[in-house]
Amino acid sequence: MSNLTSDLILQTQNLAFGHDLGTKHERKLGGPLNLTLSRGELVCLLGPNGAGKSTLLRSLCGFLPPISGSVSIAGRDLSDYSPRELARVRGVLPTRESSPEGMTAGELVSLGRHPHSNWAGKLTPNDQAAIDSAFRDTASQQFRDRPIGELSDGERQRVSIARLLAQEPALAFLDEPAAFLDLPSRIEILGKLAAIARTRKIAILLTTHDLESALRHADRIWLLSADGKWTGGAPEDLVLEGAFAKTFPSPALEFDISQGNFRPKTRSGPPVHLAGPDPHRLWTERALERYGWTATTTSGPTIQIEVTTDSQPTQWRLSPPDRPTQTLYSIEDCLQTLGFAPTEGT
Ligand SMILES: Nc1ncnc2c1ncn2[C@@H]1O[C@H](COP(=O)(O)OP(=O)(O)OP(=O)(O)O)[C@@H](O)[C@H]1O
Repeated sequence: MSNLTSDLILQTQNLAFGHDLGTKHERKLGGPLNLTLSRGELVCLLGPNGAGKSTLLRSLCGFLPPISGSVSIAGRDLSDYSPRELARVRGVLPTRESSPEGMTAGELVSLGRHPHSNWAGKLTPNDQAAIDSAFRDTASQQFRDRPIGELSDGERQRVSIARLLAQEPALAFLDEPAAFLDLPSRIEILGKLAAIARTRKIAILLTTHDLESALRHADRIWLLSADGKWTGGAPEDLVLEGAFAKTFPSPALEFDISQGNFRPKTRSGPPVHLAGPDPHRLWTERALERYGWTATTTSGPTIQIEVTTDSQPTQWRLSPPDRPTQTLYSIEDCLQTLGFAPTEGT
């Protein structure tokens, strides 16, 4: 990842952000923060609901004035930019982009060129090339002639991202770009944005609740906790430092460092001696955890489950203490035998 000083595109100086509630009242959500964004990197901003992620994003965009401190883009204070100058350097995708009735995807993406076009608004070959490459990078060519109103939420989101890319900003802010996408598309879109950040040398900051995709694709993660505390770093460093558990405290869940996700905390059941090869062992462990049981590798006078994948179909050999071993053929059967899952159709 390129992180040369010359790549630095956004910088904050003691930025405190929040909302002006009028008559000299304000709701400060966080800060003072000294943040940086560099060209070529994808940074994901995560935090609990209401922590202030969108508010911070809006402050960095220049939509909300700082409570104190400042934001500069390419070394120049945001307040020194005219709206047109700002539109040339930074692009924004709000959570839900509205577009005029009947507008086609092609027309919406063309709007991205608006900050660069002349007074007549005529598209040059250069503009056309930027539009074509935005459609290509977001794999949304097939929607080009279709009215936006007829597209699904996910399809519309791809087109909106194309509109943002057609603008060719040095810095892009996206508020929950994956919110309407299906599961594979969520992971895919973040991967695509990471690749776009690198190849186009733009800095991308986005908010998301999708921890898995952020851990997989972000160059850096910024965490904002409910009390306004900011923590940032490489995703893997934050996992190892226990930063996710601190940012998302929960009486019911704990952060699993080895898996990079949250899992139920309560362990009300007895330990189960679980043996066998992964991934079958791992998913059996996950199923037991759902009911508060802990898988262990130390044997003792307890329930034993041995998973065998040598023969087909896979076998779960369940040995409760003082009872004969039963051979079962699915995790669901194990759970039913242990008295957890209802039988199919009941
Ligand atoms: N215009 C506003 N005026 C005053 N307070 C606001 C305004 N907009 C949002 N807030 C408050 O600011 C806080 C942070 O809101 P924000 O939308 O930034 O949180 P968020 O972290 O993006 O949340 P979520 O994950 O739910 O989208 C919330 O308590 C919210 O009620």
